[in-house]
This record gives sequence, C-alpha cells and structure tokens, in this order.
Amino acid sequence: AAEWGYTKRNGPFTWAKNYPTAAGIRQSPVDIDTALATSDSSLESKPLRWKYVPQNTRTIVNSGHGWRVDVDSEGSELVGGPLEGTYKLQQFHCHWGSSSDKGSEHTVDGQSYAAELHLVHWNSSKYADCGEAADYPDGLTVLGVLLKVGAKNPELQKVIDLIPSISHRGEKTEVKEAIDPAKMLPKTLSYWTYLGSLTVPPCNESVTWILFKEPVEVSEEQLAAFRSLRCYKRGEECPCDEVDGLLISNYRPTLPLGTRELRECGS
Ligand SMILES: NS(=O)(=O)c1ccc(C(=O)NCc2ccccc2F)cc1
Ligand SMILES: [Zn+2]
Repeated sequence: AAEWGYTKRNGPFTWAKNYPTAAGIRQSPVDIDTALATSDSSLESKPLRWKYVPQNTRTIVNSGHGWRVDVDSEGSELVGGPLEGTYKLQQFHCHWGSSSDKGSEHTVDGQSYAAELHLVHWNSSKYADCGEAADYPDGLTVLGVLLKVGAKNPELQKVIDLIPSISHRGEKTEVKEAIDPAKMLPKTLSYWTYLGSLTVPPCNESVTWILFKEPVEVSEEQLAAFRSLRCYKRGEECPCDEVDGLLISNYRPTLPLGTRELRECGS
C-alpha cells in the first residue's frame, strides 16, 4: 500500500482507508477550547514530575515523516498529574508547517503555532515496551510543547546541527552531543490533558495527552532547517508530489474532541 504521508494523495484525509482507527472517536490532535477546560484538584495535588538522562539520547533518524530522536528509556521517568504508574521516555520528534503561521498539531482556541514538539513515553508499570504499550488505552503519554517563532532554541539547535546528515528517508546518525529533553520544556508547567491517540498512522487510541500551556521559542532559521528534510530515500526518485520531496509540512489537522473531557492544571 502506498506509504502514508502528508500530501494530497497520501495525507491525513486518506489515512482511514488503510488505518481504520484514524476514523475513531478518541483521535488527536484536537483544538483546545480553553472555555471547555475544567480545572481538577486531583491534578493539582499530584504535580507532574520527570527525570531524563541526556546521555541516553542515542540516535536521530529521518523517518520519512520528520526527524525523531530515539532514547534509551532506562533511567527516565514521568509520573504524576493524570498518570497512574510510571512512564518512560522512548523518543521525541516534531511537527511543523510550510510557513510559521501553521504547523502545530494541537490548536488553542483555533490558533495554530509554528510547530509542536512531542516527547513520547510508555507505561513501564504495566507493559514491556513501547510497541506493546501502544496497543492499550493507558499505554502511552505524550508531552506536547507548542513552538512559536522567536529566539533560537539552543537545545533544539543540537538537533538542527544533525539534520544535514539525515537529509533523506531512513538515514540515521549517532547523537554525540547529549540533548536534554528537560531543557526543551517550558518554564511554567501548566497544562491541558485529555485522552487521545497517536497523530500518525496507525493512530492508536492509546495516548494520554499532556499539552503545556506555555509555548517555547524557536527561530525561523531552525524551522527552515526542519523543512529541508526529504521524504524519500537517497538515490530514489521523489515519490511524493511535495515540492521536490521536501518535508515542508507534517502536521495532522485537528479532529473533534467529541464527548471527551478536557482538564487543565495551573493557570
Ligand atoms: N505524533 S505522536 O502522537 O506523538 C506519535 C507518538 C508515537 C508514535 C509511535 O510510536 N509510532 C510507532 C508505533 C506505532 C504503533 C505501535 C507501535 C509503535 F511503535 C507515533 C506518533
Ligand atoms: Zn508527534
């Protein structure tokens, strides 16, 4: 089957053909209608806490859908907030648009941001690995960080510096200079949380989403570097009808929240 992607031919509106879950009722991303959010004392009573090991960021790969930094989960943990048990960091990646007026996956009161960073964790209290966890409703948690245009982001610059060596799909390289995921999170830890899904096929409905309210800055040049990735393999011709196979946009449009609860913690 033609590999899914973000073009007319294989983009988000075609995914349900090969991935029926994409048409489900707990899909992500969603528009965060801030007026709908209910503040929840139980969230306030269990602060979100994380521990990451920067030396455990191992490799960065061009998945054909963007860049992804794979992490050795050992030593990491995410607990508290809406979570039961301990979650471990598996990978982090980003979504962006062809220009910085769009590109985030979640929107806030209809407003898009320039990009969105996802830190993907799996429930190590109940499951053996990320792959298994992805099949259960409480299997995964993704910390989402909205990115807006501003100052150059020094931690993300370590990712940008590696992009030239993973320009084509399937290429990967060692992350030599440790990247600290904690340094990519906003200062204030207020967040919205709701039950959703992977935002790419197979769109498993197994994600507890935690989206920080405060955006983090990234520069236009850094966003331009993301868009220089190619969605096809070196030596192959470009399959996608994207402008010469550049990954200029890799965000899924929002889906209805439906009857799901949207909770918030912090102002
Ligand atoms: N954009 S996002 O919502 O943050 C997102 C998070 C994780 C994945 C993932 O793990 N895919 C591989 C995968 C899929 C299904 C089962 C096991 C897997 F490893 C994909 C998207
Ligand atoms: Zn993502």
